[in-house]
Amino acid sequence: MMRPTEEFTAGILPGLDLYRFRSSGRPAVEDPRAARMTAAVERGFYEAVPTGAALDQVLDLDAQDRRTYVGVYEAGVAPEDAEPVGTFASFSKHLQTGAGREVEGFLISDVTVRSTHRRRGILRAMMRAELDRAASAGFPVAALSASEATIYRRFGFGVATTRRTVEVDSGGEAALAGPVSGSMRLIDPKDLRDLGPVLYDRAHRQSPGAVGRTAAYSVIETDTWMSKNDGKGTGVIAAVHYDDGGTPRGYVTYTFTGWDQKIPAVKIGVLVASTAASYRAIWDYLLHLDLIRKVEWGFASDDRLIENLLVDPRRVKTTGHADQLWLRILDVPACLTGRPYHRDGELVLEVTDPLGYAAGVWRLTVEGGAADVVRAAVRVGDAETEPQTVTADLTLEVADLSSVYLGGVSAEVLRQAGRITEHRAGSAAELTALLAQDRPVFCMTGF
Ligand SMILES: CC(=O)SCCNC(=O)CCNC(=O)[C@H](O)C(C)(C)COP(=O)(O)OP(=O)(O)OC[C@H]1O[C@@H](n2cnc3c(N)ncnc32)[C@H](O)[C@@H]1OP(=O)(O)O
Repeated sequence: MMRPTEEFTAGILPGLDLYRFRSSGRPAVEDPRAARMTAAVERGFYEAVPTGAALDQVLDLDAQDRRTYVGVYEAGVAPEDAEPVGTFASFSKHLQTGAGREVEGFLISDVTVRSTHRRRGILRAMMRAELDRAASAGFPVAALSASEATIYRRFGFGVATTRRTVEVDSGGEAALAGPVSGSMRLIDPKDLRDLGPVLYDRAHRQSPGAVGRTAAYSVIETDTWMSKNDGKGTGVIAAVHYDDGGTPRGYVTYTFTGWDQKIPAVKIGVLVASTAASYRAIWDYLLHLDLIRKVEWGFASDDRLIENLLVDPRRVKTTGHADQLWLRILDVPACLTGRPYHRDGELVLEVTDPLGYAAGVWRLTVEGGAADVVRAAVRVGDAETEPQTVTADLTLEVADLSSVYLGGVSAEVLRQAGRITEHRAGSAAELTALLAQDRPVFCMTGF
């Protein structure tokens, strides 16, 4: 796949230039352009701007992800000398599409526009430039997690996975419904440096919707984030689950929320389980911590797995709900052929796309678990000049195709919501069934 290169576009908007460059991983003193980019991103999210070793760590992590930065600058300034007024980062990670299959995702992050320059089209200019680049480089799909739910649909993104915040009452005897096996061992969080990525890799391959983790996790779960307490740690506790044969299968990091809280609680940071037994054992451990009466987690799946773990499902309270992974299909055939299917079927989909990449009438034929996707001829004007006239079963926007693509969102639900138009009765339900996965669709990371 083609890789990004350094570029400059003068006058991307009146009075504004665009620079694109690859993160170097060099310290700030050697790479002031990247340092100023990082500062602008942090300011854009109202965060303190890191300096010194904390800034160098961010630059290093960005380089590990092989991030490409895009900055929009006041015309004529050099990116070494001034902060950009618009920021945008992209990098490539695998997106799991089910049954161990994956496609390469164009991941987007760090999108900000300076408060003095908002609503002049800077985001639109950066997004268009970068989606064009991703599409021509052959990325089948772009992905992001959004700060606000009303920004990205206009660019063709739809919500493909969700997550929720839960509080689990662990007071008294919180019994698990299923068997618990193996053992838990406390470790120094730093010892997750090697083990964490291995177990995450195993877990994420089983989860349609999971994306490769950013390098930031290597400092989050090891509690070595320099921006927090100079990397000396913030009290993260780490425990690893070993199966009965002594093989590590999962881990959890958590923090105690403090004795000043009315109900003593721990908050989960990262929970990774590569087997169902490991997930159960980790929850059994958390629910039986002495003195602790509540377990909080902001990254729980929506499938009621936690409720079903417990004899008493009412111990689980959902306190928040959020869209997590937003997808934007750029290449319809590559996406639809790049995932597994568990039944046969055929549907003709008319896809509309405000930016054009996915627009067309597509015939999706699934046989024996494999899809064939061809652009179908459409009736344009005189039928005699169009030998093959095709009537679509469904018309849908690319944002909605992107939502239903992994099977975590039902096309039938989107039809009922008035987002998908059915031309043949029952075809939205057929699409739902065709795209169904054998496992819950969930993205277990943020980026
Ligand atoms: C993947 C991520 O990084 S998510 C993080 C996004 N960043 C943030 O939330 C940080 C704070 N916000 C910002 O920095 C800016 O407001 C941004 C980046 C969200 C928008 O940047 P702008 O340059 O103002 O957007 P731009 O002028 O290009 O607007 C493009 C379109 O999006 C719309 N839009 C922009 N911001 C928002 C918003 N916050 N909510 C809803 N719509 C929005 C505009 O109305 C415009 O619509 P239209 O062209 O369809 O009429």
